[in-house]
Amino acid sequence: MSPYHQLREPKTAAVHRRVPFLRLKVVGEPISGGQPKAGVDHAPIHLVNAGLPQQLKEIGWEVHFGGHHQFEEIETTNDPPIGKLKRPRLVSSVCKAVADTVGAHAKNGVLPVTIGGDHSLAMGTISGTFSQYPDACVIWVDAHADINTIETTESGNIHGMPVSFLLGIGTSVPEFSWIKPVLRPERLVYIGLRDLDIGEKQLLKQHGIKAFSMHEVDKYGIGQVVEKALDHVNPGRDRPIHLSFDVDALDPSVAPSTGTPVRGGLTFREGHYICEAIWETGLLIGLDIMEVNPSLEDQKSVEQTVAVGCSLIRSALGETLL
Ligand SMILES: NC(=[NH2+])NCCC[C@H](N)C(=O)O
Ligand SMILES: [Mn+2]
Ligand SMILES: [Mn+2]
Repeated sequence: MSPYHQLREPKTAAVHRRVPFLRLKVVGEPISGGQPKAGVDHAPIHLVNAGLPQQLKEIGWEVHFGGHHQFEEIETTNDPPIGKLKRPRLVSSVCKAVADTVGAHAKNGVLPVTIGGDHSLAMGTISGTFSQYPDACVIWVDAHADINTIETTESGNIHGMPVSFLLGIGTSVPEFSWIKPVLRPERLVYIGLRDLDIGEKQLLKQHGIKAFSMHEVDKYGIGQVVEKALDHVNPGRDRPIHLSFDVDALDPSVAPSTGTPVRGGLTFREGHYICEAIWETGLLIGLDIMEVNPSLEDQKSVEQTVAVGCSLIRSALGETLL
């Protein structure tokens, strides 16, 4: 029995059963480096202060809170752009550290939950989980495809690029050469897309990457979309699943405090349904909740977005409605 099959089992607190470990990895300061707006690095502490560890204990998880990761040793003053890429050395070294930590957790049978921070972090989290589960697939829930290459990026913000690094497409950047192309195009599926750059649309076509945009969510309903998405990346329902969830997939009325909001997004229930359905597969081996930015919008919006971040995590980790 592989570790992820053990992980799915007990969510009751029964002492005699093997209680799965949950390592909440809280990342620190420089993790806003993949995008321009300050504050996204403070999301983890907000979710923790909102009671996330206790909430997860209540649904049967043993929670290890990794603490705020410190990256002071990373030189941030001398980090000129590479091509258009902004803060490349900083983002690369943070992601490398995250990859090592997440990889070690995966190896120890711990389910790594990473709270971002900006979505460039997924280069680290997915590199980490795939080091232990090379046959895994990725479900990427987002308004954006985050697949820009050094050639296609218009903004130069690396949070719009992690998928291209994981697929190994575009001209390689030596500073990111530690990232192995662990992800195959057919093992990736998107849900929630609605704001792609022209170059990104071409890349999706060129590499035959499956995507369910908001158009398909409207057309088929979220239940069918998740089923079809799983049929594509996981037809035998036997591959480990890494879920990378950008809160901007949700409609801005549901998750307002995020750096790149796009109207016309997932409802509260649609977002939670995705998490619940993936939990039900019993195959979840890695979870990212990214792009909560507690410095954006008013206090009510921040509290709402932080609360949604917590409840998405609970849904992905087995909380049921009944
Ligand atoms: N993780 C995100 N919120 N990404 C937004 C990316 C937006 C745009 N496509 C860019 O490359 O800059
Ligand atoms: Mn996004
Ligand atoms: Mn994203």
